[in-house]
Amino acid sequence: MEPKIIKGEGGYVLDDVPHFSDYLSNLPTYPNPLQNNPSYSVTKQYFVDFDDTVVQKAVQHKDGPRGIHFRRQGPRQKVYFKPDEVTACIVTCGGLCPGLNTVIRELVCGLDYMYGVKNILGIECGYKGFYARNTLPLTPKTVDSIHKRGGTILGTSRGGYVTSKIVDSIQDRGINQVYIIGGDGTQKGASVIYQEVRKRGLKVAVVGIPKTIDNDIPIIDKSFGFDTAVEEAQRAINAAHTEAESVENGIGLVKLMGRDSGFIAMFATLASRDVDCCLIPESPFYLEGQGGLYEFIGRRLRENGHMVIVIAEGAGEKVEERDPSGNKAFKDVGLWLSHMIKEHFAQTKLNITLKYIDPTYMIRAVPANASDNVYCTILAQSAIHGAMAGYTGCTVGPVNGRQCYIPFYRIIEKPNKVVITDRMWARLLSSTNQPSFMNPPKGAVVAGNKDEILLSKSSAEESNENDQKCTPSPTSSSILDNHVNDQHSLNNGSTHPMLE
Ligand SMILES: Nc1ncnc2c1ncn2[C@@H]1O[C@H](COP(=O)(O)OP(=O)(O)OP(=O)(O)O)[C@@H](O)[C@H]1O
Ligand SMILES: O=P(O)(O)OC[C@H]1O[C@](O)(CO)[C@@H](O)[C@@H]1O
Ligand SMILES: [Mg+2]
Repeated sequence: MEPKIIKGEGGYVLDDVPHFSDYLSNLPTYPNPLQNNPSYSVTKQYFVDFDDTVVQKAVQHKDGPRGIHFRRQGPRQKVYFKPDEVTACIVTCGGLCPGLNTVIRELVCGLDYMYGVKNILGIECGYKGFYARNTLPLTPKTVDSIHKRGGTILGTSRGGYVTSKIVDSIQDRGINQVYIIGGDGTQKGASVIYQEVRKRGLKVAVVGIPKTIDNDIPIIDKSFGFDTAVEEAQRAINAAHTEAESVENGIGLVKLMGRDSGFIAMFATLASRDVDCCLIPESPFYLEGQGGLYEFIGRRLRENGHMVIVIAEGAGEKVEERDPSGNKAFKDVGLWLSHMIKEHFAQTKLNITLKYIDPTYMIRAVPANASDNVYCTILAQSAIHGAMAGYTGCTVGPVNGRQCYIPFYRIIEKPNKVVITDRMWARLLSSTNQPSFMNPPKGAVVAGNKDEILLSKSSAEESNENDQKCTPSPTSSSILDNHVNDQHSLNNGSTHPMLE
């Protein structure tokens, strides 16, 4: 689908989202029922002006162009559905994330309480549920307390995506609003569903709600569940710290989620202050020699008598296999690192005790915290307002603290990653005072550098073998080149998504 770009004065660009009127003519419209709702009718500003948009980059130069904008979310005066005409469905896909049940709850309650929509179906077990399962009727009563539980009451899955079968099912069931909650893979699937719906000329709104505990979805400030995950990670870090400081030369090692993006590890480290070293996929690291991890561990133990290391699952990446959606599945980098550290210090006079904690699934399975619950409510209501107003082919999410409708293609074009040349990573390095690993000595094996394989096998013998395979040392700039990205969101000090 062609991007819908609208240009204005002073270098203003609106990266707009599709609307029914782009491909269906003469559709009837109706006054928004919220106009008669006592909660809303008193607040005239509650309705969003058609021309309201939100700038992507909050920091602007005096003479620079106004830049890219996204359409602001919110209720419109006109809607494209009568309440009793709507059959909405909700599906959750990909991995678990705190807040999934809250989004489901708020979609159901929002559709019913704001727009009088009663016909709402839950699709069970992700995309394949469209064609392989029955649907679950959802009402405000049945979802009333689900936000207090982790997981998703609908179930989820990876793989099983077949566009034609999914859209056939949408058509057969008379569904005309599809709310799709999931990560980057899910949003790619949603984009294809939207295209197929449009090709078939259906009046069906397809709206995505971005879910990713890893915070790897671009454009939006941050994803729901992320704050909860960072908070929950503190419990594991605290335990690692307690274990480490209770023994002589204690090391606590904690593995956190983050396949390609180290946001959870970075923010959990910054939040904790007990972490001495944070290792993320975006920042290759090395063990041996000057400026390496072993040297740093030795120094910290001599200075403090204990230390805590946080490592993201994708740090030092070595793909073991693929999951049913085609995502990378890693060997356990935490186990590998524990093993390497123990082996190394066994050959020195420093007698260490290392405790390894892997809390990953415990973190993912908890219910959302208070702030994420509020965020989930805003996302769900934004999605509903958009679909009712005839917008489609888009994801909702906060940009510079304001909720927007963002076209699918912008959400799926590339993942959000920590930029190690950006301020936030510098802040972390200043907070932990850990090595930057930017200047590996000649011959050092750099974990996470795509050209080298460090984590190929799990046994010490095999790892040693790899250590000896010394390839030319990458320069610090080549490490950087691999990882410089268009950073935004949590790294640019953007405002909080709650602002809306
Ligand atoms: N390129 C794609 N086109 C169509 N469907 C896709 C695509 N990538 C993934 N999907 C489907 O989207 C669903 C979820 O994808 P995936 O398992 O990658 O999780 P995700 O949404 O990225 O969430 P997570 O953050 O947990 O990884 C799966 O059913 C998968 O088959
Ligand atoms: O075991 P699963 O369900 O594939 O999930 C693991 C993956 O899910 C994520 O949490 C993303 O949802 C990644 O960090 C992790 O690699
Ligand atoms: Mg994903």
